[in-house]
Amino acid sequence: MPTEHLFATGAQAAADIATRIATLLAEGIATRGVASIAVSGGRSPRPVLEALSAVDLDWSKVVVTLVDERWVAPDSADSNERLVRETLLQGAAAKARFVPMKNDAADAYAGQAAVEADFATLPWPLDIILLGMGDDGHTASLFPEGKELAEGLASKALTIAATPPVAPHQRMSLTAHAIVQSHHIFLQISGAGKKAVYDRALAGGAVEELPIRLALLQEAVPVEVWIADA
Ligand SMILES: O=C(O)[C@H](O)[C@@H](O)[C@H](O)[C@H](O)COP(=O)(O)O
Repeated sequence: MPTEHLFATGAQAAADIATRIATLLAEGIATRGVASIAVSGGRSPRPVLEALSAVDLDWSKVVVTLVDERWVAPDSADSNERLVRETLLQGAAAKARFVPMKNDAADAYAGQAAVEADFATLPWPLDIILLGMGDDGHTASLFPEGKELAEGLASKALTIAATPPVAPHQRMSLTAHAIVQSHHIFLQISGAGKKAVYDRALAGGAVEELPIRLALLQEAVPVEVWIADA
Protein backbone atom coordinates (compact mmCIF):
# COMPACT_ATOMS: atom_id res chain seq x y z
CA MET A 1 0.00 0.00 0.00
CA PRO A 2 1.29 3.48 -0.84
CA THR A 3 2.15 5.93 1.92
CA GLU A 4 -0.26 8.84 1.58
CA HIS A 5 0.52 12.47 2.37
CA LEU A 6 -2.64 14.59 2.57
CA PHE A 7 -2.72 18.35 2.03
CA ALA A 8 -5.36 21.03 1.60
CA THR A 9 -3.62 22.70 -1.32
CA GLY A 10 -1.35 21.72 -4.17
CA ALA A 11 1.12 24.39 -3.05
CA GLN A 12 1.51 22.78 0.38
CA ALA A 13 1.88 19.35 -1.18
CA ALA A 14 4.48 20.67 -3.64
CA ALA A 15 6.60 22.16 -0.86
CA ASP A 16 6.49 18.85 1.02
CA ILE A 17 7.40 16.78 -2.06
CA ALA A 18 10.33 19.07 -2.82
CA THR A 19 11.65 18.63 0.73
CA ARG A 20 11.31 14.85 0.51
CA ILE A 21 13.03 14.75 -2.89
CA ALA A 22 15.87 16.96 -1.63
CA THR A 23 16.44 14.64 1.33
CA LEU A 24 16.61 11.56 -0.89
CA LEU A 25 18.89 13.22 -3.44
CA ALA A 26 21.28 14.22 -0.64
CA GLU A 27 21.20 10.61 0.63
CA GLY A 28 21.85 9.32 -2.90
CA ILE A 29 24.90 11.57 -3.24
CA ALA A 30 26.16 10.53 0.19
CA THR A 31 25.74 6.79 -0.37
CA ARG A 32 26.32 6.35 -4.10
CA GLY A 33 28.15 9.53 -5.15
CA VAL A 34 25.40 10.35 -7.61
CA ALA A 35 21.68 10.96 -7.26
CA SER A 36 19.02 10.72 -9.92
CA ILE A 37 15.43 11.72 -10.58
CA ALA A 38 13.01 11.42 -13.49
CA VAL A 39 10.20 13.98 -13.41
CA SER A 40 6.87 14.22 -15.17
CA GLY A 41 5.52 17.12 -17.14
CA GLY A 42 2.02 18.52 -17.06
CA ARG A 43 0.82 21.13 -14.57
CA SER A 44 1.39 19.41 -11.22
CA PRO A 45 5.21 19.25 -11.06
CA ARG A 46 5.93 22.95 -11.80
CA PRO A 47 5.83 24.19 -8.16
CA VAL A 48 7.79 21.11 -7.04
CA LEU A 49 10.51 21.78 -9.60
CA GLU A 50 10.66 25.47 -8.70
CA ALA A 51 11.02 24.71 -4.99
CA LEU A 52 13.60 22.01 -5.65
CA SER A 53 15.72 24.38 -7.70
CA ALA A 54 16.34 26.53 -4.60
CA VAL A 55 17.65 23.60 -2.54
CA ASP A 56 21.29 23.62 -1.51
CA LEU A 57 22.74 20.36 -2.96
CA ASP A 58 25.85 19.41 -4.90
CA TRP A 59 23.85 19.57 -8.11
CA SER A 60 26.87 18.51 -10.20
CA LYS A 61 26.24 15.04 -8.75
CA VAL A 62 22.57 14.93 -9.72
CA VAL A 63 21.15 13.43 -12.90
CA VAL A 64 17.78 14.78 -13.98
CA THR A 65 15.65 13.25 -16.68
CA LEU A 66 12.04 12.89 -17.74
CA VAL A 67 9.31 10.33 -17.25
CA ASP A 68 7.91 11.25 -20.64
CA GLU A 69 8.13 13.86 -23.36
CA ARG A 70 6.15 15.19 -26.29
CA TRP A 71 7.96 14.93 -29.62
CA VAL A 72 8.11 18.70 -30.05
CA ALA A 73 10.99 21.17 -30.24
CA PRO A 74 12.60 21.81 -26.84
CA ASP A 75 11.47 25.44 -26.97
CA SER A 76 7.82 24.49 -27.55
CA ALA A 77 5.31 25.38 -24.82
CA ASP A 78 4.37 21.65 -24.84
CA SER A 79 7.92 20.47 -24.14
CA ASN A 80 8.61 18.88 -20.76
CA GLU A 81 12.31 19.58 -21.32
CA ARG A 82 11.45 23.28 -21.53
CA LEU A 83 9.47 23.03 -18.28
CA VAL A 84 12.42 21.43 -16.48
CA ARG A 85 14.92 23.91 -17.92
CA GLU A 86 12.76 26.89 -16.91
CA THR A 87 12.02 25.67 -13.39
CA LEU A 88 14.48 23.16 -11.93
CA LEU A 89 17.65 23.75 -13.95
CA GLN A 90 18.16 27.32 -12.75
CA GLY A 91 20.88 28.83 -10.53
CA ALA A 92 23.05 26.22 -8.82
CA ALA A 93 20.72 23.45 -10.03
CA ALA A 94 21.77 24.21 -13.62
CA LYS A 95 24.88 22.14 -12.82
CA ALA A 96 22.79 18.95 -12.82
CA ARG A 97 23.27 16.58 -15.76
CA PHE A 98 20.05 16.72 -17.76
CA VAL A 99 19.27 13.82 -20.09
CA PRO A 100 16.58 14.77 -22.62
CA MET A 101 13.99 12.41 -24.08
CA LYS A 102 13.78 14.19 -27.44
CA ASN A 103 16.37 14.25 -30.21
CA ASP A 104 16.51 15.48 -33.81
CA ALA A 105 14.87 12.41 -35.38
CA ALA A 106 11.84 13.16 -37.56
CA ASP A 107 9.46 11.35 -35.23
CA ALA A 108 9.43 9.56 -31.88
CA TYR A 109 9.62 6.10 -33.46
CA ALA A 110 12.73 7.05 -35.44
CA GLY A 111 14.26 8.68 -32.37
CA GLN A 112 13.57 5.93 -29.83
CA ALA A 113 16.76 3.87 -30.33
CA ALA A 114 18.98 6.88 -29.60
CA VAL A 115 16.90 7.83 -26.55
CA GLU A 116 17.15 4.24 -25.33
CA ALA A 117 20.95 4.35 -25.71
CA ASP A 118 21.11 7.60 -23.71
CA PHE A 119 18.87 6.15 -21.02
CA ALA A 120 21.07 3.07 -20.72
CA THR A 121 23.79 5.44 -19.39
CA LEU A 122 21.64 6.54 -16.43
CA PRO A 123 22.44 5.23 -12.94
CA TRP A 124 19.64 2.63 -12.64
CA PRO A 125 17.82 2.14 -10.41
CA LEU A 126 17.02 5.85 -10.28
CA ASP A 127 16.55 7.32 -6.81
CA ILE A 128 13.16 8.84 -7.56
CA ILE A 129 10.55 8.64 -10.28
CA LEU A 130 8.00 11.45 -9.91
CA LEU A 131 4.79 10.44 -11.62
CA GLY A 132 1.62 12.33 -12.42
CA MET A 133 -1.71 10.79 -13.31
CA GLY A 134 -4.29 11.88 -15.86
CA ASP A 135 -8.04 11.82 -15.28
CA ASP A 136 -8.11 8.66 -17.44
CA GLY A 137 -5.62 6.90 -15.14
CA HIS A 138 -2.67 7.27 -17.50
CA THR A 139 0.78 7.75 -16.12
CA ALA A 140 3.93 8.70 -18.02
CA SER A 141 2.66 8.31 -21.63
CA LEU A 142 1.09 4.92 -20.97
CA PHE A 143 -2.51 5.64 -21.92
CA PRO A 144 -5.53 3.35 -21.52
CA GLU A 145 -6.53 2.34 -25.07
CA GLY A 146 -3.08 3.46 -26.25
CA LYS A 147 -1.78 1.56 -29.26
CA GLU A 148 1.54 0.93 -27.51
CA LEU A 149 0.14 0.28 -24.02
CA ALA A 150 0.65 -3.50 -24.02
CA GLU A 151 4.22 -3.07 -25.21
CA GLY A 152 4.87 -0.30 -22.67
CA LEU A 153 3.72 -2.62 -19.89
CA ALA A 154 5.59 -5.73 -21.10
CA SER A 155 8.75 -4.44 -22.78
CA LYS A 156 12.15 -4.90 -21.16
CA ALA A 157 13.33 -1.71 -22.83
CA LEU A 158 13.55 1.48 -20.76
CA THR A 159 11.72 3.72 -23.22
CA ILE A 160 8.96 3.49 -25.78
CA ALA A 161 7.66 5.75 -28.54
CA ALA A 162 3.90 6.16 -28.36
CA THR A 163 0.98 7.90 -30.01
CA PRO A 164 -1.68 8.93 -27.46
CA PRO A 165 -5.26 8.00 -28.38
CA VAL A 166 -6.46 11.62 -28.30
CA ALA A 167 -3.72 14.02 -27.17
CA PRO A 168 -1.71 15.75 -29.89
CA HIS A 169 1.99 14.96 -30.46
CA GLN A 170 3.80 11.66 -30.43
CA ARG A 171 5.46 10.86 -27.11
CA MET A 172 8.50 9.21 -25.66
CA SER A 173 7.85 7.46 -22.36
CA LEU A 174 9.48 5.35 -19.73
CA THR A 175 8.17 1.78 -19.82
CA ALA A 176 6.61 0.13 -16.77
CA HIS A 177 9.86 -1.86 -16.49
CA ALA A 178 11.88 1.37 -16.15
CA ILE A 179 9.44 2.98 -13.69
CA VAL A 180 9.81 0.12 -11.23
CA GLN A 181 13.60 0.21 -11.59
CA SER A 182 13.75 2.93 -8.98
CA HIS A 183 14.31 3.27 -5.26
CA HIS A 184 11.21 5.43 -4.77
CA ILE A 185 8.09 6.13 -6.81
CA PHE A 186 6.27 9.37 -6.01
CA LEU A 187 2.83 10.30 -7.30
CA GLN A 188 1.27 13.73 -7.14
CA ILE A 189 -2.48 14.24 -7.57
CA SER A 190 -4.92 17.01 -6.75
CA GLY A 191 -8.66 17.47 -6.80
CA ALA A 192 -11.63 15.23 -6.07
CA GLY A 193 -11.76 13.88 -9.63
CA LYS A 194 -8.23 12.48 -9.57
CA LYS A 195 -8.68 11.25 -6.00
CA ALA A 196 -11.64 9.17 -7.19
CA VAL A 197 -9.57 7.67 -10.04
CA TYR A 198 -6.74 6.98 -7.60
CA ASP A 199 -9.09 5.21 -5.17
CA ARG A 200 -10.49 3.11 -8.02
CA ALA A 201 -6.97 2.21 -9.19
CA LEU A 202 -5.94 1.23 -5.69
CA ALA A 203 -8.99 -1.01 -5.24
CA GLY A 204 -7.45 -3.39 -7.80
CA GLY A 205 -8.10 -4.49 -11.36
CA ALA A 206 -6.44 -4.58 -14.77
CA VAL A 207 -3.40 -2.37 -15.28
CA GLU A 208 -4.58 -1.84 -18.88
CA GLU A 209 -7.73 -0.14 -17.59
CA LEU A 210 -5.89 2.33 -15.33
CA PRO A 211 -2.15 2.24 -16.13
CA ILE A 212 -1.27 4.06 -12.88
CA ARG A 213 -1.88 0.63 -11.32
CA LEU A 214 1.53 -0.42 -12.65
CA ALA A 215 2.96 1.67 -9.81
CA LEU A 216 0.20 1.38 -7.20
CA LEU A 217 -0.31 -2.38 -7.29
CA GLN A 218 3.31 -3.50 -7.23
CA GLU A 219 5.30 -4.15 -4.09
CA ALA A 220 8.92 -4.06 -5.29
CA VAL A 221 9.35 -0.28 -4.94
CA PRO A 222 7.87 1.87 -2.14
CA VAL A 223 5.29 4.36 -3.40
CA GLU A 224 4.39 7.65 -1.78
CA VAL A 225 1.39 9.65 -2.92
CA TRP A 226 0.77 13.34 -2.27
CA ILE A 227 -2.94 14.06 -2.38
CA ALA A 228 -4.14 17.66 -2.36
CA ASP A 229 -7.81 18.61 -2.01
CA ALA A 230 -7.40 21.31 -4.63
O1 LIG B 1 1.67 15.59 -19.27
C1 LIG B 1 2.72 14.96 -19.12
O2 LIG B 1 3.81 15.37 -19.52
C2 LIG B 1 2.68 13.61 -18.48
O3 LIG B 1 2.69 12.83 -19.56
C3 LIG B 1 1.41 13.13 -17.83
O4 LIG B 1 1.52 11.78 -17.48
C4 LIG B 1 0.99 13.95 -16.64
O5 LIG B 1 1.78 13.64 -15.54
C5 LIG B 1 -0.48 13.68 -16.32
O6 LIG B 1 -1.23 13.89 -17.50
C6 LIG B 1 -0.97 14.61 -15.24
O7 LIG B 1 -0.90 15.92 -15.72
P1 LIG B 1 -1.29 17.18 -14.84
O8 LIG B 1 -0.30 17.26 -13.74
O9 LIG B 1 -1.17 18.33 -15.81
O10 LIG B 1 -2.68 16.95 -14.38
